[in-house]
Amino acid sequence: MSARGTEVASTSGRGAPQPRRLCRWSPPEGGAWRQAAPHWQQQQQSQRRAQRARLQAAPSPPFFERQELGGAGATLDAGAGGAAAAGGAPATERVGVLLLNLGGPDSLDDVQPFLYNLFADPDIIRLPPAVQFLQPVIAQAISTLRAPKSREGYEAIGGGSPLRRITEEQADALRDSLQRQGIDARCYVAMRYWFPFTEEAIAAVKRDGITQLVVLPLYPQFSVSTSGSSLRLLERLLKEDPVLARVKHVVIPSWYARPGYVRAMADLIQAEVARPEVFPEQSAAEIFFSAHGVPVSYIEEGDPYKEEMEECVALVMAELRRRGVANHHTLAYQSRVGPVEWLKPYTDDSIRELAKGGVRSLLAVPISFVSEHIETLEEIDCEYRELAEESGIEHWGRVPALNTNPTFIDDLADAVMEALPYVGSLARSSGSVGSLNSSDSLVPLGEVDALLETYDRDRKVLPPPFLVWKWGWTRSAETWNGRIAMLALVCILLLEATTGRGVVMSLLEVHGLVK
Ligand SMILES: C=CC1=C(C)c2cc3[nH]c(cc4nc(cc5[nH]c(cc1n2)c(C)c5CCC(=O)O)C(CCC(=O)O)=C4C)c(C)c3C=C
Ligand SMILES: [Fe+2]
Repeated sequence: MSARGTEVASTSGRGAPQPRRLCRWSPPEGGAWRQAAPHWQQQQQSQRRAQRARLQAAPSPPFFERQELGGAGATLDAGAGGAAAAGGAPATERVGVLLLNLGGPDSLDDVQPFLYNLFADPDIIRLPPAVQFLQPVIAQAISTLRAPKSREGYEAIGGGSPLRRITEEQADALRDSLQRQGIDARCYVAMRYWFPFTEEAIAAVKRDGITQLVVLPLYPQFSVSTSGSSLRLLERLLKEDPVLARVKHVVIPSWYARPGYVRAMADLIQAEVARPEVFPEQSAAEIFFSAHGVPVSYIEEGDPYKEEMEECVALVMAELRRRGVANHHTLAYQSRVGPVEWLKPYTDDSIRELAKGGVRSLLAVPISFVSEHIETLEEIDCEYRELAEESGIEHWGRVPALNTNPTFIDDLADAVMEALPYVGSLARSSGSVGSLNSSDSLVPLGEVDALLETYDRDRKVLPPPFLVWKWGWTRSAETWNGRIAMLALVCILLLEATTGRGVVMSLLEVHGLVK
């Protein structure tokens, strides 16, 4: 982060500190939705750090040699390296790549149920154990309250999220890139909160008889709230089904340090900053990395997201410096939600502070996500751009998301090929996960169980997915779920109002919904 970047954490800019659309719930100063980590949590945190250090120190399996993979067609000859690393895997394997992503509403009607799924995830709204049973009720209430504003955002970008289309295009491009390198793999899209759900993708993996599965979250940096949440769901699905339980897999948990990804990001930034019609004076443009935020409590509990993000930005900037692009840069965090403290500096505060400090040219770089989505197309392109202009920024540019950028896709294909020899071999080989190359990522290559044990050990209980999956998200199910949840909410509020304070009441008070 630049020196300037570290100075913009102040929340005292002109006007309200929160972005105007996403953050209607402004966090109270030092907001305490979740208390600072108590002693036992700090202990757990240091245990987790020690465990991570042990994992990264674990001896790496031998490096994969590409020429040992043979054959096109629906099967992969695991070859000497692959078979050895896989601990005696059969000679022919069916390879699958499971791309994990968040998902987004396809239409305006999908917005509320999509938000429900998101807020029902205990990795997104983390309640104290005693009140976790309230999660569906709270999810219903928050999704209902947020839906109208959220719908406006999706309406502004064409009536739905482009995430499914782009992720499917990425899957096709990845399949083609692997094919060019002699690997015949099927690529599946597994969304966490909307169609095609992870359950559908996993059903297809089973149907296609995949024997070796490379799990690739489409998040460059690991966070418990994104990759961690998807892995937790995956863990349950793999365990539940005896056929799937036999599918050997490996997870590439984060890949922000891969050379192809870093190069592709640097290419996009270099091209954008060199557009004279946008930036008449190229060297004056501030390269402004805007990452999706997470609550600070996640980081305090061991989420490597912030560390990985900072390292990622440093790597991209180092690549740009090598190319002679010497512009100043800043890293800030956007899209905060709810009444807790999120990673700082906040993007809106940073924009104001930079403008106040005399910056007149700003190049926004979305860094935590590889597809265009509501937070690039609406939040950055509309809200932050408007804020920047109001604050005195005269020249504004935005780097496009990677989408199907060939350098990026080929690098993902390389990551898959490098991971293949470790499919099914990691947990058994060292009694723990190994590290393909610890300098590539703070989170070592691993298997779902082992990664969750390290990064998400305390939250093993998932909300019942039947609301959207087993019973299907039908109109009547939605209506009845809503009615039941609202009735429960009213009962709880009445109970709390007569007996004193409680979690729901406190939450609603903080949101200003009740006095
Ligand atoms: C690295 C990326 C992301 C992190 C980390 C992340 C954490 C996180 N998100 C929310 C709440 C919301 N996220 C929403 C949409 C959304 N989030 C991401 C990525 C990350 N989220 C993406 C790509 C999208 C957009 C999907 C699309 O439809 O295009 C939303 C809904 C949008 C809205 O209402 O504004 C919410 C809400 C939390 C609370 C959180 C960490 C705890
Ligand atoms: Fe999000």
